[in-house]
Amino acid sequence: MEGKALLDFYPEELEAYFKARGLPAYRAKQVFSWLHKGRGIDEMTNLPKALREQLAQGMRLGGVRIEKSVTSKLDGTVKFLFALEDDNIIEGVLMHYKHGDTLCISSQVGCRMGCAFCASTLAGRVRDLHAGEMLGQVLSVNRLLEEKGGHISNIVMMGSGEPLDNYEESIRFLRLVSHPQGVQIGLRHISLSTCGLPQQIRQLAREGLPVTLCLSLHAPDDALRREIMPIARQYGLDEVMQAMRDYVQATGRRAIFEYALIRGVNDADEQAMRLAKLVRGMQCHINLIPINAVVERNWAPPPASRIQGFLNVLNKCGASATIRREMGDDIEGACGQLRRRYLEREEPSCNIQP
Ligand SMILES: C[S@@+](CC[C@H](N)C(=O)[O-])C[C@H]1O[C@@H](n2cnc3c(N)ncnc32)[C@H](O)[C@@H]1O
Ligand code: SF4
Repeated sequence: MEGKALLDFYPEELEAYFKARGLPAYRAKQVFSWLHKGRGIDEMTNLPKALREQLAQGMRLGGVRIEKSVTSKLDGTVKFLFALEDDNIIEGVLMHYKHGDTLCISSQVGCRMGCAFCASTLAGRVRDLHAGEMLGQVLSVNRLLEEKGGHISNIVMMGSGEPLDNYEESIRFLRLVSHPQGVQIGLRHISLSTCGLPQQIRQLAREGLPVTLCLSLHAPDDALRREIMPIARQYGLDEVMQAMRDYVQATGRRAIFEYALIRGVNDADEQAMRLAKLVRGMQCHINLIPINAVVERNWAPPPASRIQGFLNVLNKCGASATIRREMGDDIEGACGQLRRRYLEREEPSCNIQP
């Protein structure tokens, strides 16, 4: 998908586009507002028909279409398959929490980072998403929720892709989704998760966007991290952790460390002690996630007693940590799995609603 589409534009860019075509600027404001309500050009009822036709002919919308959704019978978590305008497929997940509805979005089609436990990377990176395609995931699900009187209150950039490997579009997305004239989701309600790219982490700290930064850590030392996350061969823990400290200092936001527990690989007491030491003195929290088994890799989560044991050691060592509740366990919870099944034309294991 070459070039910008309507959903990629800031209001001032839309205005410039309208002016260049001799159209009134206030129409651009109306269009931006409709777009952020998840509406297509033919639904912008306060625009003259001729203008709608002109827009439809001249520009792509650049969003996503909900291709399928699968609802968990356990907790109502909804997994979405979104189709892009070039027919690529990406995933998103809607989770219902006490504090509101959280949408997990994708930032790339696939991923090139090659983490050994992640289904998103098995076929590499196909392409980066445009900001409008990230925004489109939010707007299409928000529209569904609004029809039932709800709305998305939080976003996590934890679907497929590495958001900091698609830096410019991820930043544009953050500015668009929090824009006061748009869907207006507060930056403090948005988390961005990264495998750890130090230069981009420092750059993000300078953007003035107070999002919560999550680092996928998964190992307490360089040797193990290099084995399971190829990016660690490029950037050691010293450098990544320093970038995280800089981020906390610049933004005042608490850092989050994600640690997916893999039986017999990173779940020993001694590793919990090293993890606690690694984050000592930092304003942060550790999320322990029992790994979603990926059959291709032959890895499984530890038993519940080991997970609790690991947590106890962390807490004893003074680290703030919790076990993250598993959401939508019955619907191919692991990132990238539903998409892979869909692309392989296998039937997912539970109800699919078109
Ligand atoms: C899919 S990644 C996307 C964001 C970013 N690329 C990153 O690595 O943080 C989001 C989170 O899912 C985790 N993840 C990937 N595969 C997983 C699995 N099989 N089980 C548990 N967590 C997994 C990643 O480690 C990361 O913490
Ligand atoms: S965990 Fe993140 S960085 Fe690693 S392969 Fe998956 S999406 Fe990419």
